[in-house]
Amino acid sequence: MSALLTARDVTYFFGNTPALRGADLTVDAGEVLAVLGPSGSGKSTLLHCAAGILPPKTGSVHYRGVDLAGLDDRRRSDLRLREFGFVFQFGQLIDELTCLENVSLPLRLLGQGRRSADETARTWLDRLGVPDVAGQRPGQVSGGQAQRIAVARALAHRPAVIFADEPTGALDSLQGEQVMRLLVEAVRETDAALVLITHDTRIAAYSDREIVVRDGRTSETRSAA
Ligand SMILES: Nc1ncnc2c1ncn2[C@@H]1O[C@H](COP(=O)(O)OP(=O)(O)OP(=O)(O)O)[C@@H](O)[C@H]1O
Repeated sequence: MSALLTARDVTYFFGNTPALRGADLTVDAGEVLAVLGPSGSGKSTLLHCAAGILPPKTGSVHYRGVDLAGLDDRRRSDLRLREFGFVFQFGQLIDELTCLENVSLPLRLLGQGRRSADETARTWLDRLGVPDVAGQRPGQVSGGQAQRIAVARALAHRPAVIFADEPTGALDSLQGEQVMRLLVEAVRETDAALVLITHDTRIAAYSDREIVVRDGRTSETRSAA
């Protein structure tokens, strides 16, 4: 059986500077993959290539057997919206919207009516332990609450793959562990895959498998037992 998502021998350059020099990444449904490595080694670039945000210079990315290079921009965006969820280090919530609207936005973009999207969004805010912030704007909530909202937003449309780039990097260790626990629980329950970039080996311990990126190349360090 082929993996849900496979990036193979991917290279990427920013101008003349190589960021990836033949990197591989595979993740299966329901699997939590940690991506470790020093600063500047290419972790975020690999995530962006695997998620169809950046086009690899050479190499390939397949999602459910489909080569992303064969899709035009509109189809790739559509696939990202439907199938993928994203959590970044600093929530990247939309300040003009309430927290509830931030979570319901992807559902609305996917065509759900307001009432049903809001209902789903509320359920996720509840699950993430932040029901009280629904009507507030992101600027009025704490960093830990903002990350919980970002996790709710990433999961509410039940994507098949969640890409998380240092999702707890801006939180203290207690908040970070709580957010990670909630994220992994939700991923396991929805049978999504999680690609998780982290510097923190305690956070990586939540994963089933680890890869390390060094100088734009990947190696596997810890496999599932
Ligand atoms: N927008 C950009 N323009 C030019 N160079 C970039 C850009 N983004 C990343 N790079 C370079 O590409 C290389 C890989 O960067 P990347 O952000 O993927 O590393 P990283 O492992 O995620 O780093 P960090 O852990 O610090 O986030 C680095 O040399 C970086 O300086």
